[in-house]
Amino acid sequence: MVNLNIAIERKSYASNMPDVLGQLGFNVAQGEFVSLVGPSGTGKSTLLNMIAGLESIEAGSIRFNDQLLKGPPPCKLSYIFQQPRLMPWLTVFENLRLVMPDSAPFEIEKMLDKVGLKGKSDCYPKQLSGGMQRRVSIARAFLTRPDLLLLDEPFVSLDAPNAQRLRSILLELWLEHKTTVVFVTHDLNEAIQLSDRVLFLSSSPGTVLLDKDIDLPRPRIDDVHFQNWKKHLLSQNPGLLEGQVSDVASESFSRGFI
Ligand SMILES: Nc1ncnc2c1ncn2[C@@H]1O[C@H](COP(=O)(O)OP(=O)(O)OP(=O)(O)O)[C@@H](O)[C@H]1O
Repeated sequence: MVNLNIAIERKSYASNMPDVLGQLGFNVAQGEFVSLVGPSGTGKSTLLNMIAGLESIEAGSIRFNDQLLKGPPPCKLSYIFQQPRLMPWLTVFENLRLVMPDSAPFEIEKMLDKVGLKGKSDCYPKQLSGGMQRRVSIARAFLTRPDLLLLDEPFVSLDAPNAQRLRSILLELWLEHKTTVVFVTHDLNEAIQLSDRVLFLSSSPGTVLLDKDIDLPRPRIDDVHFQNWKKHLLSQNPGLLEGQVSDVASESFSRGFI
């Protein structure tokens, strides 16, 4: 397991381009589920890529358990993107085995069972629905037993019941593995429902506007108590969602347990 210390001073993609991230500092404790919510273009994906070692850190630092990040991350890291990024020429089973060549077939089958894909191991990605393909990407991410899991809007553009089912699967696996999670979303309801903490980023360049513990008991249901908690948060912090596409994504969120 890993804890993260983020201390970015600034980030830009080129000297003649504006900064994408401003001063951005926060910690993520071992096993904590932290969401980043912020308007489009505030550098959320850039930050995930920096944590994953895919983007350079020019000013500031990222530490994993006090170890400075220089190059590849010094821990087992999984990254789930908006697109499932499966290998189309490999079956579901082979897509999973690709990341864990030594895993026993029963371990792969067990993981597929956990994400509701029992009996689908011989299918190719194109034979699966979009929601099923994303389940495969979640199974693949957890199969490696990651210390750190990064997710970049993994449930965007799914219909509400599918997105809700995937959130439940993610939460079940997270509770089982206690992986440290950094989750990027535009959907405030999703962030509140899943996270231990939510960081709200300001419009460009990204800095933390508010670092908020979600002190609602789990399982969290989208009920009156949940909505009142959210209303209170927004009334105490006017402008928190300024620049967001909308809170509309939240409204499409289906009711149910996770
Ligand atoms: N490889 C790149 N080269 C140059 N500019 C980039 C690159 N990647 C991202 N950017 C720019 O950096 C800014 C931040 O992008 P980023 O994708 O990190 O934001 P975001 O908060 O994740 O946005 P969204 O919520 O829309 O996904 C944007 O202006 C984007 O155009």
